[in-house]
Amino acid sequence: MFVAGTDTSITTSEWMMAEILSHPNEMKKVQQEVRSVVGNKSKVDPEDVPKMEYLRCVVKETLRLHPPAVFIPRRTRATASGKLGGYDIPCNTEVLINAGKNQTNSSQRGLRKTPYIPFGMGRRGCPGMSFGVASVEYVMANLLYCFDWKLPAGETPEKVGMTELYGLVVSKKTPLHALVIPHSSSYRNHMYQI
Ligand code: HEM
Repeated sequence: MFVAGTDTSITTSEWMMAEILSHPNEMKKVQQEVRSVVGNKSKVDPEDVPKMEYLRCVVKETLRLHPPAVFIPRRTRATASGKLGGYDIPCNTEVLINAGKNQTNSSQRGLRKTPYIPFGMGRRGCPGMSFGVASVEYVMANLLYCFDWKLPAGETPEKVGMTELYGLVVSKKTPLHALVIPHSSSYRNHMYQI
């Protein structure tokens, strides 16, 4: 439960930051939205987040490209066997559905057939979906509101490492390095008060 609820959201936040650091235009667009919604407050309030539509799209796209729980386990029916993609699937067998491969299969994209299953599906689908999405959106909105993010000297957007490391969740193989610059004057005032 702890892994299901924490590692998934944290990993998604890290992938999202890696993606927007490697796509500076997207960083600008999503940050502008966050800052225009929040205005001059010292931090993002939870009720600001539903107004951030572009942020939601970026979170969704991150989950499409980098679903943290990539293998979805299912047991086939006790009595019915079948064929799938040329393979014989016996009855009463544990199979793993590769959510990541299905979501990014370019031969299916454009035909509107690509499944989107970062939270699994059906009765066994993730019960923490709404909470997971809300947590990532809230954390990312605050990080984008309070700070400007830059790559360290010598690193370029094209070179941000996107190699995956398979474990309980699929995380970034190389840690993300970024320079953090406090943004708003209201934020600085807030920090000095602590
Ligand atoms: C970005 C965040 C999250 C992602 C991508 C995610 C993804 C998933 C996936 C793919 C499954 C397997 C679903 C299936 O078999 O069809 C799952 C199961 C589960 N998740 Fe999440 N999850 C997230 C956040 C959370 C949170 C915040 C909680 C709880 C607070 C949570 C609790 C669970 C539990 C208990 C299961 C097992 C359900 C079962 O086996 O019946 N998840 N999650």
